[in-house]
Amino acid sequence: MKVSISPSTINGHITANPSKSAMQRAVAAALLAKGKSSIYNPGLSNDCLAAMDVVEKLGATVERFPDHVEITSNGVQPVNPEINCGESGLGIRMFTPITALSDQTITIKGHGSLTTRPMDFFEKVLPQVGVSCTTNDGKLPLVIKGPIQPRDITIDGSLSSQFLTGMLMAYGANAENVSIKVGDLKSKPYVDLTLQIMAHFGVKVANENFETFRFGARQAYKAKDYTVEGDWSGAAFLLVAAAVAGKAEVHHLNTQSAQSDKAILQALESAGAQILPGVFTIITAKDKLSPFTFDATDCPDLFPPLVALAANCNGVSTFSGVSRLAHKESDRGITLQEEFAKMGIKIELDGDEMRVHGGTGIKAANVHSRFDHRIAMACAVAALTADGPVVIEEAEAINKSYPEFYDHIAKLGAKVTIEGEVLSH
Ligand SMILES: O=C(O)C1=C[C@@H](OP(=O)(O)O)[C@@H](O)[C@H](O)C1
Ligand SMILES: C=C(OP(=O)(O)O)C(=O)O
Repeated sequence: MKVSISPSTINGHITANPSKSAMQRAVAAALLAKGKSSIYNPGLSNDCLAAMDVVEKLGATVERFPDHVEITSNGVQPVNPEINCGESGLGIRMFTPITALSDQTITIKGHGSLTTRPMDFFEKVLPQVGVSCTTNDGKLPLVIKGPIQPRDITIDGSLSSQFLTGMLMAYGANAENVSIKVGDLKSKPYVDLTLQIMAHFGVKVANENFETFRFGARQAYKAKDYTVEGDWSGAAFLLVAAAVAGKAEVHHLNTQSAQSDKAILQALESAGAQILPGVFTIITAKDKLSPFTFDATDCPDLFPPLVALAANCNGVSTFSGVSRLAHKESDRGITLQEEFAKMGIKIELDGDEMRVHGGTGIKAANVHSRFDHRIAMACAVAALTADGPVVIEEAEAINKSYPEFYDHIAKLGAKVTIEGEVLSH
């Protein structure tokens, strides 16, 4: 699908889309609980749909209603020898240890970029807890056979926090007086989100400085109602759009959230954007923007909107944490560099550092999502202040996390055409 975005002024208000990070965790917790859980404001992006499909294959019943999803479960009792996590990195890394709670042999698959993302962690770690695991040379598909026997283990957290999230959630079902130690953990706030949702569903874990996670007496997940928070990761694009091209009010954003990407507010503040935060509404508005520095090691998904922001700041902005980007839906340091170069923006990559040369003018161009939702959204935001239309190829990549994205920016005033048809509001 080709989407064209023309230079536009942003003005309006919008309700943030549901967080896929929170939704997928809640769906997993509902599977682990016995009884019926209702999830309100459910996410329906591809990653969330894949999570609902996985829990059905693992024995739960999922019913969709207009404003909520009901998940009825009796714990992990697979009804299919295969699960498919779609393109979700979190999905596969969370559901693999959870699936291993069963004693059945299960094949775990995915598609698109997920087939090239590293999974060798499981081959190293799962055998230490009684689970046999084979991979395709460190990649998908995985074949596992549990049941997992929670023991004291030490794992590496430097590649991704998602493996720890999966181990914590699976241990929560039956661990007793054991701990998980983790070295060099990155993306720490995502682990806080995991612990917060586990606690909501009745399982408490002691977090000692993001180094040791202790499970005491055996606990059980309890079926609960849960409301999914607005997504700071998707909203970051809208807030940046307003900061470079007008003004917007984004509702349903919790400033007390555990989500990493609420850190976009600090970046916007450093760049000099106007911010008027309420408890659940953030208003940003265009002002004179200055280059800024930002460490995105623990919030790697912010790189794409940060680059769109920096392209509009007069001078060189410097971001650290680039090494976290190599194994996302694309190698995001490089794809940002290549796609923004087409729009006339120079990006230097230097070890763990990225330097964006902003204020040089954004040019009309044909760009490509590289099948990465956040690259498509970053290009769309950059287009708002370009000197002509930016055409994004394979623009449907947004469906992974934020299917409403083009609709939302059009509602905020962006001139969007999809396959030649004007998206009007
Ligand atoms: O747990 C999560 O919901 C996520 C964790 C992060 O991954 P890493 O821990 O690999 O950085 C983030 O990039 C991803 O989009 C979602
Ligand atoms: C990297 C992402 O997600 P995941 O790792 O869950 O596929 C993302 O949403 O940008």
